[in-house]
Amino acid sequence: MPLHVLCRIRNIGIMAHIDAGKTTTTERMLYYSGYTRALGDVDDGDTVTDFMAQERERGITIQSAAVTFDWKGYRINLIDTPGHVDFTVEVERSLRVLDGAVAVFDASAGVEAQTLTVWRQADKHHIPRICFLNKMDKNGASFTYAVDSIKEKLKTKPLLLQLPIGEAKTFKGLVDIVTKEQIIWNPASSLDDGKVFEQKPVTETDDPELLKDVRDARNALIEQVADLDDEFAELVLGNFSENFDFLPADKLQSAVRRVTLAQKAVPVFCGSALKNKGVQPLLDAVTMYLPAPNECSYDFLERMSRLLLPFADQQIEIPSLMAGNIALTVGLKQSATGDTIVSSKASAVAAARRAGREVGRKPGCNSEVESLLLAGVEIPEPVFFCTIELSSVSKQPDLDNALNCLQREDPSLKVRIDPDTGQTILCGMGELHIEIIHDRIKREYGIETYLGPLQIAYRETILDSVQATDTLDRTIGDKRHLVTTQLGVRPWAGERSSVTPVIEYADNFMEPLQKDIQEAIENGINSSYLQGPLLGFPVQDIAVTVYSMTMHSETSLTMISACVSRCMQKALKKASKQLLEPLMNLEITVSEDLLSAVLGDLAQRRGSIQEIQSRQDNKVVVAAVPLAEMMGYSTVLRSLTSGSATFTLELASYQAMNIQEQNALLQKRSGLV
Ligand SMILES: Nc1nc2c(ncn2[C@@H]2O[C@H](COP(=O)(O)OP(=O)(O)OP(=O)(O)O)[C@@H](O)[C@H]2O)c(=O)[nH]1
Repeated sequence: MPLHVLCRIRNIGIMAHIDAGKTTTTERMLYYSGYTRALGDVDDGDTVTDFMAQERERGITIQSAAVTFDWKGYRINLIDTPGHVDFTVEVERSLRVLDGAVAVFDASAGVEAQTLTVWRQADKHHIPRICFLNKMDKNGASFTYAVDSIKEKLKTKPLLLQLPIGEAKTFKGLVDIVTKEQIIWNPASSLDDGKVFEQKPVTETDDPELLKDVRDARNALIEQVADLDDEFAELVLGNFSENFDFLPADKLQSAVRRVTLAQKAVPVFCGSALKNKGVQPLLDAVTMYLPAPNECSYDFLERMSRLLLPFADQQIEIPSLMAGNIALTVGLKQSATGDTIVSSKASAVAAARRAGREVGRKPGCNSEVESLLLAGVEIPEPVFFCTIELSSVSKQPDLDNALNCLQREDPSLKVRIDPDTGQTILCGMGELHIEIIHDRIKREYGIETYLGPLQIAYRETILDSVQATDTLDRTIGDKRHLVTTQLGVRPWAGERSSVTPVIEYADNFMEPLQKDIQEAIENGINSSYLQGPLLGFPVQDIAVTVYSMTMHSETSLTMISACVSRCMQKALKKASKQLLEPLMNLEITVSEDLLSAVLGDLAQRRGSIQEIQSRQDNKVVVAAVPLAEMMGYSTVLRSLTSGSATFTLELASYQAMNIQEQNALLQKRSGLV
């Protein structure tokens, strides 16, 4: 593709906390660019990007949706991502293919819990960003408050490229700090679609006070950018040090672009998507300050058999795809969400070979393997599970197929079979996540299913070191499989909670250790820790030392694995055991008069309050609460606060349960109470 065409493509994501207004902002972008003729409304359930039935019914984004439109000669490929914490995997998988992002904030709330999460994900993928302070029309909206919260919580340098004219009820437009022009939307009509606005320079005669504010803001911006960009600093000091007023807008714009692409700072814009103000300048900013694909460091060009250009739930088939575009392809048999397909076989083989070579025998020596794997989407561990049942067994193959497809699309959904009961188990990120999957099985695959009660995914660990020995002796046909092994397990206090055990070998263990025998031993270990001895939950934070192994020459690798697995289970059973429960970070936004009711309720839930912040007229309670105490919390909070409070819940860590609670849970599970 010619460079001049590539320069005019923007692949961007739009990301934020739930309800900040991403979908509404996207709808306005589509409308102003001419792709839709009417304004879609989240509250009426007729938006383009929230096309799943569940999204329209609930007014939330669940799946990332891609849309393509043109703006002033630029092609914009835009992905609207979900804000709810249950769907963070969906956000991360879209971030990986983007060149830039627009972070949308509710200007009355500033940085909220989920914004922090997606911001960190964007940091990880080195995505240049611009901020849009939405909802400037809302009661309590405050530009200064939102900017301060970006500075403090996101630890970034906001570059104020606009100032609002008015706030909350009086919000009517904004000033472009770079060009010193004001943009006013028609204040008279609430039905106005925002297409027409007045744009003119701020002048001394019209509004001397505003002009002073704009000059001060522009001077501050120039100083800030000069501090971050040497080329600009030279220009400013050389020619304009006496009076910044004469500094041409295009020079300032180019410098802001450079610092944005280098991720040294983040330009900030404002508006009200719902009231149709500020979206066109935001689109200009996307083209002006976010990178083109050729300014990002990828290296692919490829062709696929069938390619589709996405437009939310509709697609147009295209003959080929060049670097820098986003498109869909269908019919991939092996690929799942999170996979990267490379056109060069050589580079894929080289990466796999490097990964293989790196797998060492010592703990913590898998740095390169990790760096290869971490380039992919990070899939959080599911914290909830429940059984899924069919009314008729004959539908089981259909259900298996549906669950297979859903898992490939959504890697945060895990499906397993209970080894004792044979039941199918769904594991997900939250109540809403599992509910949506249940709903999709019915609507998209036409299968009626019933969910068992939602249960919590606990973990197990051990508290002391133990050793065990086991022998397996079997004759199959004319072959005798005889193997004896001795191994030890101990608690592992590594840096992060991990269910994958650290595996070590005693000095001089079977020197030289053949690769296939090592693999058989490790398969045995890996098949045993997922079913813990207490309640069958994965055992985390353990180290295993394999001390010895003797075997008959005819012993198969499968028998070696089986013997190691049995020996591990024996050792885990012998050790002192501990149940771990998911501890959640909880953030509740509630008005001051309802705070005590919410705190009183939290005290009943083993919650520990970490901080109570003030956010405009609201209080934000930051707490850590065991997940077991949060079942059905949305209903409780709704009735406590007449629906006015909101909350987010995110897995913090797994913590040890105290002995009384552990015993109570064990008794309950064994049917004793
Ligand atoms: N006052 C005001 N409300 C807005 C504005 N933009 C969006 N809203 C409202 O905020 C709510 C959430 O808007 P959405 O556009 O669905 O937000 P979202 O960020 O896409 O939400 P999720 O997809 O669920 O994460 C809706 O009720 C919108 O009508 C705005 O500029 N001002």
